[in-house]
Amino acid sequence: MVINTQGLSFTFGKQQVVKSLELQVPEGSIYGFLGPNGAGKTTTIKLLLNLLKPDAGDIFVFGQDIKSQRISILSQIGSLIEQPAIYQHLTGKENLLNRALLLGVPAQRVDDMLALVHLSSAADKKAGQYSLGMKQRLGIALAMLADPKLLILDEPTNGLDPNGIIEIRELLKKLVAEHGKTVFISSHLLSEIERMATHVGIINGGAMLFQGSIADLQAISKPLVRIETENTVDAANLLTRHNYQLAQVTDHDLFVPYISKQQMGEINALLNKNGLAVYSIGKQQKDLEKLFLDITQNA
Ligand SMILES: Nc1ncnc2c1ncn2[C@@H]1O[C@H](COP(=O)(O)OP(=O)(O)OP(=O)(O)O)[C@@H](O)[C@H]1O
Repeated sequence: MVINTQGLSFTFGKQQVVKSLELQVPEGSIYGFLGPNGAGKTTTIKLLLNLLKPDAGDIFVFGQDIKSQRISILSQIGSLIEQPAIYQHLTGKENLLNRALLLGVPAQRVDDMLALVHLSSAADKKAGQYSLGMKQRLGIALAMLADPKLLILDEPTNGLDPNGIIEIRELLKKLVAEHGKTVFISSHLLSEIERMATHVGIINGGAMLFQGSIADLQAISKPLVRIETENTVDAANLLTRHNYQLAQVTDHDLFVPYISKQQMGEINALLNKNGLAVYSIGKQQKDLEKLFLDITQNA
């Protein structure tokens, strides 16, 4: 595990905002750390980066205890929390050169990083004139300068337009696939995370609700059969009489738990035989966004 925490807890005043978290972030993963606003994501990230001290619990990064190996661990982490620390009056390239000098990184790496985040053509433009998406990419380039093994990013797609989100997503996938990095990324948007993450941790009120692979999460989300019919009430009564379980009935659709293709064929035939026109019928994977709400609301 690249990150492993045990019983990690933190309190602001009287409010416990991180509750006995057991994070498990595998090497080479994109770990999506999900939770609604105020769930404790930023606080957890600050604990991982040793910017806050836990009340209780342990943090191991690369198998080393952060209490005793702080410097060695932090030198292998690149991070982006809230707004990237960018000098607006300097160009993108100057921002990187400045940081490279500070870190003792060869200047050549600056051009490599600009190319990596697709900012080569904007290298000599003032960072203050960059779009939000360009600033976030410059922030990632700054975080990548020292070639860290682990990137920790706090809501890097916040406020970006769809194109900006796609660019960040593709960049992070590339960092994992081609550069062997591990990425820990927080977000409140499951729809966004499910498109790139290999693993997911969902927190609410500082406590972990779910942790596992994206496939584990999808397995919890049971598919349904969606039936669009002319009269959902009659159709619902008919299906109930034939021992079908109903998951949901609306004015235009009804939903039953999906079992098999054959079952869908039988439902279609049954409704047609009884004079109820079926406009459409198909398997519907439960939206992960909905699943996320279910998990957080039931916590
Ligand atoms: N400096 C602080 N002092 C007191 N309480 C704080 C402080 N920072 C955060 N909190 C509280 O801790 C809780 C967790 O906040 P945190 O910022 O970690 O959540 P988050 O999941 O990152 O949310 P968001 O997506 O809104 O950033 C919130 O209730 C917040 O009000």
